[in-house]
Amino acid sequence: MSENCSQNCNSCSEQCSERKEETDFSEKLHEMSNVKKVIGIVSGKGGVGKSLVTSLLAVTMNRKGYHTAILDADITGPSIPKAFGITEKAAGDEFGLFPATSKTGIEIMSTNLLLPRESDAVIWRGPILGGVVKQFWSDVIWTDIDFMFIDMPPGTGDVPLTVFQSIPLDGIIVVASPQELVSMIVTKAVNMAKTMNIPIIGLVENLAYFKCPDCGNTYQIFGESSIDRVAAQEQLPVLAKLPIDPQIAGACDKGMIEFYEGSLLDNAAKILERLGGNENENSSSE
Ligand SMILES: Nc1ncnc2c1ncn2[C@@H]1O[C@H](COP(=O)(O)OP(=O)(O)OP(=O)(O)O)[C@@H](O)[C@H]1O
Repeated sequence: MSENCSQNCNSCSEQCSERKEETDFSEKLHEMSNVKKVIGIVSGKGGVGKSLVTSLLAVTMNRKGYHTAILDADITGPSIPKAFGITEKAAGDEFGLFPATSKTGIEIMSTNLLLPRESDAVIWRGPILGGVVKQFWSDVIWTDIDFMFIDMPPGTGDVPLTVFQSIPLDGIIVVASPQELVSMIVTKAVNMAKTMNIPIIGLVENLAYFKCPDCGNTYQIFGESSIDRVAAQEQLPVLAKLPIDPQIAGACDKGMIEFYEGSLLDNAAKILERLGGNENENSSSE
């Protein structure tokens, strides 16, 4: 046994004599659901635009004609329904729960659809939070989804770990601000995915720059970009560098993110289409 043994064989690749049979934490998709590709959107810390990138990816793929869904796994800080202007509550029947459908047809499930009031705080402990995410996978009826995007809770704690172990992710996209990129936070998120053997599709830098509408000059408000260096170091593609754009913030605040005009994530969409490719028939559903 290694002297650094963490007693967790699932996150260790050592073939030592003490190795125990691996536990299968995977959760079964609802039998009436069909989800082809599942992409997790992660960030090292909160507030860097993970929900925004999740929303824009779903919108971009939806515009390209794919049936898309968002599973909002950010249980304690759900911001997806607000960005899409969804105020209705989730409905269900004896078979399961139904996601809400956005104005342009994106299917969404979030704790905000279950709480009596949007402003209610979610005061649940880790295992309950993880349980809710699993139920969003196993108890919700997701009909013919080409791409599901999971807005992960920030960081590398208990709930992201539960998602990594219980939902069959086809890949993750890491979102970071320029400030995070100079710290170890991104590397930690990348390393967590690597440890769990989850493919990393690429990096998105949010809040990368601001283009002044008056003079046209570009300012790197949160510091000089280091995404190219970090991407080279981790051998990952850069999917996008997103500007600070008041129209984005306005669209989120007004629940109109679907109508934000822009093609900021077209490069990411091309990579996702390739990921879908002919493998689309190999559903990740059960
Ligand atoms: N590029 C941007 N330009 C303008 N506003 C932005 C941009 N990115 C994010 N915002 C705004 O910043 C706020 C936080 O973004 P978002 O909710 O996507 O972050 P997050 O990483 O998901 O945070 P948390 O993990 O805490 O939920 C939102 O109000 C969003 O509209």
